[in-house]
Amino acid sequence: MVLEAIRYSRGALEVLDQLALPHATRYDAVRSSRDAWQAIRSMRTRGAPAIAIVAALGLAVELEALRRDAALPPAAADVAALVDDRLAFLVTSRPTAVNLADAARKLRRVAREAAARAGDGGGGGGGADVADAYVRAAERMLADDVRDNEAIGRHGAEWIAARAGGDGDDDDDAALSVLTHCNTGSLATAGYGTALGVVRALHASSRLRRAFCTETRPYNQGARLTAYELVHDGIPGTLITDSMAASLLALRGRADNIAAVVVGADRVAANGDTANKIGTYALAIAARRHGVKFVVAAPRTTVDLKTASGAAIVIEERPAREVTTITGPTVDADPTTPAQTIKIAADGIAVWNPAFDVTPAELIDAIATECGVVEKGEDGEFDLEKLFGQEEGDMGREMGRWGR
Ligand SMILES: CSC[C@@H](O)[C@H](O)C(=O)COP(=O)(O)O
Repeated sequence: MVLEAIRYSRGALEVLDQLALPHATRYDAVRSSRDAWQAIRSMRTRGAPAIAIVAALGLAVELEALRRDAALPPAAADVAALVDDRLAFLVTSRPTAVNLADAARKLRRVAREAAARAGDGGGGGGGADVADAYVRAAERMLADDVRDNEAIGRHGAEWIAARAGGDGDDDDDAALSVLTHCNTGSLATAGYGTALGVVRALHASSRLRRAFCTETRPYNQGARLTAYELVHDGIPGTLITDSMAASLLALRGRADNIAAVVVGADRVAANGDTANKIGTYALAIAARRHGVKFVVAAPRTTVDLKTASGAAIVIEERPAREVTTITGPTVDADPTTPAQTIKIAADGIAVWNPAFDVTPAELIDAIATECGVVEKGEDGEFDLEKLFGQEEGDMGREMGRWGR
């Protein structure tokens, strides 16, 4: 069975409820941009690329429903205005991941250009054309994401094998262990994953000895979701608590040592500073201390050249209950027993719950994208502009399609 966080066919969208995983598998219907907003805000859908795609498709099914109910505004300009309005709302669901804002910008442009082409002068008839253009563009985002993730996985795996592997003197050098954080897999994307895509690619090419995953407190996306994906795919995996990571990295040079830490990203600033799930920064510090390569794996839609550095990235703060409680079935419960939420903190304690942190570019060795891996130049800086300037392969395709 393929892991699918997003099930879509034209006019129908369902998302896997990731708060119920791994204990229960249930899909929620998303019928409108409001439903999509709620799924994202509540984190039933999460992960930077998945958030953008669910938002885009939530509005696509809303437009299809309006069309089906003969309620789609006839005028092209009115449909473009409706698209603008709904996208502006969707962007308010979660602030840190840039993929959603990037998707909204591209889709807004698609709708506006379709309205200009329809040229009905506001008199009607072109609304359906604008809706068509929007729906096709949103569907393309879904299809593109899986292909881009597979490319990220390939590039990242090659880089780790070449730069972080052993010296090739013995057979065991071929097998690498990596540490990853949070969930960046099929559940966080349209499929395959970003950092977990790198893990999948290493495993597929028989170069992975073991993937270690942090539980990723406070919301446990590592223990609930990454562990679930590793088990699902039969990838050798070991779960650790976040506080064990530095000790694991200190084992470098001994059996099962970690060749690289590979993480995803919610926003990569122009200078390479990277916002990712809280705890990433601590992993990067520990990796540098122990000479372990630190790799960020993300699509170009996560690279935000308009944000100069990590200092300008807005970090989402989440509710206290994500820290003070934990949810799951009780240990000996019948598998059909509903999950319970229990308190794990003293009543009355104040809580700080930032969902993300920023890892300075200085601590990052490489950024793996669908177009290849970016390393620092001789000046010690990442040149991320070049990801958008090349004309070959996927880059030319994307440039032609969306512009910048
Ligand atoms: C591929 S998504 C980017 C991740 O690395 C990221 O930290 C993540 O999982 C998203 O966080 P979340 O808060 O679960 O939506």
